[in-house]
Amino acid sequence: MLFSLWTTGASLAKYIDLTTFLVITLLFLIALCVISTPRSDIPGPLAMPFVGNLMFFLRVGTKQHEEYLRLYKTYGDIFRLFFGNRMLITICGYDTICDAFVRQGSVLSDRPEGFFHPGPGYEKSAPGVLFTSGEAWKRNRRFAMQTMRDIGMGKKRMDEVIADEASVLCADIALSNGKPIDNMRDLLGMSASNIVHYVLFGYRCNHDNERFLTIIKAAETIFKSPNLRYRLLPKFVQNFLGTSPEERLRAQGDVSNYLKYQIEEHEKTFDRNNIRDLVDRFLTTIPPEEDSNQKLLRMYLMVLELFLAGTDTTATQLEWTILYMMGYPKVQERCYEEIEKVVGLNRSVSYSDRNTLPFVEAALLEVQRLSSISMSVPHVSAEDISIAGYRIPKNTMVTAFFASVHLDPKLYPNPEKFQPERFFGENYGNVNKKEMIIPFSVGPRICLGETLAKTGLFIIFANLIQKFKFCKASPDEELSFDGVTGQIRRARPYRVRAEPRN
Ligand code: HEM
Repeated sequence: MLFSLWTTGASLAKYIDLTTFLVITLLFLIALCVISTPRSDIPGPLAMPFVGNLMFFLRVGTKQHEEYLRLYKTYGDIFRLFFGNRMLITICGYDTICDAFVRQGSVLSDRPEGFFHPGPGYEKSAPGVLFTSGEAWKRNRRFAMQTMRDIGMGKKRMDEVIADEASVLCADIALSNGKPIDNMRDLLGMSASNIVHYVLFGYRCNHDNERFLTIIKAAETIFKSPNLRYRLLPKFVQNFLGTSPEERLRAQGDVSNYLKYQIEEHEKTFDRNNIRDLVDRFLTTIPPEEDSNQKLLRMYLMVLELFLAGTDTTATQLEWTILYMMGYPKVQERCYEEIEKVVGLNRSVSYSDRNTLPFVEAALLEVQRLSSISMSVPHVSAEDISIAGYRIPKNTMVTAFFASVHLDPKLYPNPEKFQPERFFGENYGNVNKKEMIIPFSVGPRICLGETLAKTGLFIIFANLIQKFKFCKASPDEELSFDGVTGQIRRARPYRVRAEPRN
């Protein structure tokens, strides 16, 4: 193309003088830039020809949360960014997000295509939930939800499984003997992963199980990679912003090897009348004569997605929770006193205690509000729709920025302050406005693991607080509440001391 422009230009130059040629070339280039500058009525930062808001993404790096807050303050409830000439709309504010994802949820619940690459060799795998659209998404979502519900009511209730996991975690933490713990993140990660592991594979793993540690690391690698929407950027930019695509694919390979191992193990003991977990449930739907590679392809995406979506998220939320407890010792003390008074110290805290522990619930909500670990995964409009007074053409990507709700001063006065009391009105005991804390999103695409995650957060947090006082590793250590945003917003690594309460 450039060559033919050049040769055309060269032959033109025979007939016109150099100045005229340069002026025509310049005008041509200007016209090209004007034509290829993406534009829209929807406000947003200046987009450049061809590359859109590439400079914005290069500049933002892992400070995405802070930059989105700035864009929200500048443009209000709706703004757009361009990946090349592809537009991504971000919506903010409780009413606008509910209008788009709930009221118009039936036409705004598809996912953009080509967002997630399942890895070489897996192109033909059956669809999953997280990145799937249409009927396949509805069917798979129902299948996963039903399975989770059945397993949660099986021989051992899910809250009991989580309570067991919490006691293993407490035992691990106790081994530190009140000395600084460097790997709190890993400890929390293993517990969060074990909860999902139980749903998928029917049992928990010991924390020193090599295979288990490999898939936890793999999930972490995938989650540390640049936010999925960056997949729309050129490869070299993705490399610059976080984990390289090669690393991510290697990690996905580790998860798929593990799944293959699980399928083989499950087949040895499979009993149609005793469905233990999601893999068993899958096996009931697959002809037994299929070989294990075909079976793997049928389950691969759904299992991978559930594992990815369910582990690092919960671990990250717990990590923020411990950080805030260290930073706000009075809040931690009040949680402890409430647990001591209501539950006592002779038995563990169970999920059925939650209605009698309003301050613990409020403290957890306040951490979720301030940490705002997630944005929605992008949705795509199946028809032309209207959001915040703007026409959104069919096939446009729309994502929701939940921190805009959580930090809205109209909903939460002095939003940057950590004050669990803000959830109580006149009557202490009633936790108000909790429906406006929406880290799990809203509408038909709401997090499929919301109940599991909330149960896990409550049981693990309450039991940790009952058994330990979390303090800074040393009194002069500075705590940072700035996050690092990849797929989700993680806390900066920290050290902590866990002093046993008795
Ligand atoms: C603190 C923990 C968690 C948070 C903050 C969280 C948050 C989210 C968010 C924001 C979405 C995207 C919603 C949207 O696009 O509008 C999502 C989707 C999803 N989450 Fe979670 N999640 C958590 C834990 C879990 C757990 C434990 C599981 C399952 C085992 C899980 C499974 C999923 C799945 C499968 C989806 C895709 C749903 C769909 O596309 O229909 N999540 N989650």
